[in-house]
Amino acid sequence: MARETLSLYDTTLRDGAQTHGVDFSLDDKLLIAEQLDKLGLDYVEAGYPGANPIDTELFSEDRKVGAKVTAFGMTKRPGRSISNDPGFQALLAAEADAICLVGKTWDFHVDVALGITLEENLAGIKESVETVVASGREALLDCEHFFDGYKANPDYALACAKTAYDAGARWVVLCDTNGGTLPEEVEAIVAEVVAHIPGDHVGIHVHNDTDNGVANSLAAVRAGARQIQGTLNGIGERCGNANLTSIIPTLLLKSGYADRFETKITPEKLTTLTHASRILDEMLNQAPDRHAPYVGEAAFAHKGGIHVSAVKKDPRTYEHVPPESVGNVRKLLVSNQGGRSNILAELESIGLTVSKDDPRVGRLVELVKEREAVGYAYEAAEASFELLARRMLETVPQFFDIDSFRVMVERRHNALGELVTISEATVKARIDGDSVMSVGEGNGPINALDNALRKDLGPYQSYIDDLKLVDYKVRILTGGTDAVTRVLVESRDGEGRRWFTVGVSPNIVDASFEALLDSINYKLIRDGAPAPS
Ligand SMILES: CC(=O)SCCNC(=O)CCNC(=O)[C@H](O)C(C)(C)COP(=O)(O)OP(=O)(O)OC[C@H]1O[C@@H](n2cnc3c(N)ncnc32)[C@H](O)[C@@H]1OP(=O)(O)O
Ligand SMILES: CC(=O)C(=O)O
Repeated sequence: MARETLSLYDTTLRDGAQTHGVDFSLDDKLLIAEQLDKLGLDYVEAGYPGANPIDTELFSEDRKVGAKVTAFGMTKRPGRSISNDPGFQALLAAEADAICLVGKTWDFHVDVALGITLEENLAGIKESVETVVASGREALLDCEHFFDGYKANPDYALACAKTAYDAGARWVVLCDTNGGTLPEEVEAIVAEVVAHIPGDHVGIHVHNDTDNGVANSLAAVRAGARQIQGTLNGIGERCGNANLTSIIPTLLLKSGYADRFETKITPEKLTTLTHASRILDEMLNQAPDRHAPYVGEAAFAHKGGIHVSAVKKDPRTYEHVPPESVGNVRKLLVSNQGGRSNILAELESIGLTVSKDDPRVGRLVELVKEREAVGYAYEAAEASFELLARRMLETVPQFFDIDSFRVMVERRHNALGELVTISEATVKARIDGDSVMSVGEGNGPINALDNALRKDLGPYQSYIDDLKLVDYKVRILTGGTDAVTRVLVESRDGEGRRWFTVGVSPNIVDASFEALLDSINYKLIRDGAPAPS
C-alpha cells in the first residue's frame, strides 16, 4: 500500500528562541538551519523578521537550503491597512520561501488581546493570507489557541481555519498554544476539523505543558493531520514544544507510523539525529539531557547486570530500536549494579582481552562494588575504572610519585587596600629519581593544586601540556560528621578527547587531588608515555 506523505516543520529557531535562557546569534541560526536541512526537514522556520535585528538580517539574504526557509509573523494589525503595517511589510520583504502567520482563533483572545470584533478578525486573517499568496510565497496560518478556542466556540475556531484555507493557505496549523490539551481531545478535535479541511492541508503545533507534546502530535496524525511542527530537543516557550527529536524516530521506526507514512527523512539521514541534538546543546552551552529518548547518553546505557548479560547475547532483549539507527551508541556500564558481564564488556571496549573465567574478573567486580560502597562512581568515571582495571590486569608504569602537597588560602588586603582571597599550592614530586617542587596559584585551592601538579612533570610534561580541566563536580555523599566528598573531574586534550575521573575522601582537597592524579595518569597511559628508566 502506498504510504502517505507527512510534512515536518521545524521551529527551533523561532519558537525555540522563545525558550527561557536561549539566545541565538546569526551564526548559531545558520548552523542549526544547516543541521535541520541535512536531517531532511521540509520547513525551517528561521525567525521573525522585523522583531529583532538578527532575524531581520537573517531574512535579508537568500539563505537557500533544501528545506523551505520560512518567516514567521502575525496577521495584520487591527485598524491598519497592510501597506501601513510595518510588521507585515517586514514579513513581505523577507527572503523566504514561505510565510507562516499566527492568527487568533479563540473568541476570548480576539476580544481580550486584540479588542476587535470576531468579524474583523476573520477579515484580517483573510486579507493577510491573500496578501502572502499574492506575493508568490507559500502561506501557512498558525491557528493560535485553536484547541481552547474550539472547546469554547467550535464554529468560530473552525471559521478562522476555514477562512485561511479558502484564502489559499497551504497549511492550516492547529496550535495548542497553552499546551493544556490532552491526546484524546486533540484526536477528537482534529478528526472534526479534517471533515471540513482536507487533512493534507492540516498541521499540528503543540506545546508541552502537560508533557504530552509528542503524544498530542501523534494523536493529531492519527486523526488525519499531515504536518507536524516542533523543535529539536523540544525547546520552546514555557515547557517547550513538541519534541521533533522524539517524534522523527518514532515516525520512522515504529510500526503503525513507519508503514503508513513517509517523510523526507531517510534511514541514513536519521543517523544524524543524535549529532543534531547535541550540537544544539553545545551551542546553547547546556549539558545534553542524558535521559532524552533516542538521543540521550543513557538511552541505550545498560546498568543492571541481568540486562547487560542479555544485551551481550542479543541487544534486542533490552532495546526497543538499535542505537545506531539514530546515530547513538550502546553503553554497558560498570557499577555496583553489575556483574561479570558489565566488567567484561567494558574491558573489551577499552581493548583489554580477558577470559570470562579469569579469576581477576571476579576480583575486579568485587573491588568495584567495595569502592562504590564508599563513594566512588565508575559509571560516570570511565577513565578511573580503566586505571583500576589496568592496574589489576597488567603492569602500569609508576610515572611519578607525589611525596607531599600543601594548599593555602589567604584572605587579606592587597596594596590597593582591596580585600582579596589568594590560593596557592605546593607539590613535591619524585620523577625518575629526581625531586621536583612546583608552586601554583589559582582562583581557588583546587585550581592552584591543579596548576602546581601540572607545572613540571619533567619528561612527561609534553604529554600533559594540552590537558585541560573542563568540569569539576562535587557531591557530599553522607550527612553529618561522617560525610565523604566525591569529586568528578572532566578533562579534555588538544585532540578534543574527553575523559572523566573520580576521587573520594572525607577531605575535598584530597578527593580532588585523587581525581586530578587519575586524569594525568590516564592521559600518560593513553598516549603511550614510557615508564621511567
Ligand atoms: C503563540 C506565539 O508563540 S506567537 C509568537 C510570539 N513571539 C513573539 O512575540 C516574539 C517576537 N515578538 C516581538 O518582538 C514583539 O512582540 C513584536 C515586534 C512582534 C511586536 O512588538 P510591539 O509592537 O511592541 O507589540 P507588543 O509585543 O507589545 O504586543 C503585541 C501586539 O500585537 C497584537 N497582536 C497579537 N497577536 C496578533 C495577531 N495574531 N494579529 C494581529 N495583531 C496581533 C497584540 O494585540 C498587541 O497589540 P497592542 O500593542 O495594540 O495591544
Ligand atoms: C504559533 C505558536 O507558536 C503557538 O500558537 O503556540
